[in-house]
Amino acid sequence: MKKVAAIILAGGRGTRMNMDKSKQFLSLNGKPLIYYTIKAFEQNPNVDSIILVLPKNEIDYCVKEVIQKYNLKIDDLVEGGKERQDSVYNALNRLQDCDVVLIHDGARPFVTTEIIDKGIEFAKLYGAAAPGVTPKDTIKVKDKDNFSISTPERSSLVAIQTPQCFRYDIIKKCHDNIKENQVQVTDDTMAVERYAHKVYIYEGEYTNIKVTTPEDLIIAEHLAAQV
Ligand SMILES: Nc1ccn([C@@H]2O[C@H](COP(=O)(O)OP(=O)(O)OP(=O)(O)O)[C@@H](O)[C@H]2O)c(=O)n1
Ligand SMILES: C[C@](O)(CO)[C@H](O)COP(=O)(O)O
Repeated sequence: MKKVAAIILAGGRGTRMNMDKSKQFLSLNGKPLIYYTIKAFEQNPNVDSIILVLPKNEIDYCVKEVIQKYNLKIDDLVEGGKERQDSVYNALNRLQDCDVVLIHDGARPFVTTEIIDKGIEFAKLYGAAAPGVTPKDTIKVKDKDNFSISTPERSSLVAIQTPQCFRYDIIKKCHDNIKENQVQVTDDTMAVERYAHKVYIYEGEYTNIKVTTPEDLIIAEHLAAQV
């Protein structure tokens, strides 16, 4: 049987949130943000295992205050690395016996069953897939002095989300490559584009937000009340 593993990344600090607590543990409608993210994968029958990546010094806190308190099912806990891509690499190296891997930002708590299921389906079909949405604004390219250079055609642009979904052999090879060559990437599709594959982009959802800065909490609080 094909095995599907989800890596949930919560190994960052949330510096842009600018709060005392790491953003993944901030309360949304009475529960920690990361609770909603884990629950979305735990409840999905097509996901066989969940690996949670955490900052080293917050593992004990998360086990006690989130995983045990809310009785969540996590198969493995992994220490985060310096950058997002290092956290992904740590988790990929821990995985065994899996065919498809979903790499998801812990900071995207409102991922839906449909997004997860489509990702699994397209990863099996194309090897690499990610959800994305068309930007709602006109996007400009600007120079370093803040003067516009050009306006890309909006229909060719996409704001990429997670979970980013891959055949394990492909994503492992690509992350091995970027590690070896010290290439910096801001997401996993960049690692794949650089060395191997085209990534199939499917329709994401505007509610699949990444909680990044304080104003995102207003929307997140509202969405959490509807889960
Ligand atoms: N070393 C890191 C950095 C980020 N992440 C995770 O990657 C996701 C997306 O990153 P981002 O939103 O940038 O989170 P932070 O790095 O925590 O935020 P900031 O850049 O504001 O510090 C988050 O769920 C974050 O916890 C991670 O696992 N390990
Ligand atoms: C992976 C990601 O969420 C895709 O949109 C994004 O690239 C993460 O970026 P960040 O710089 O870590 O916020």
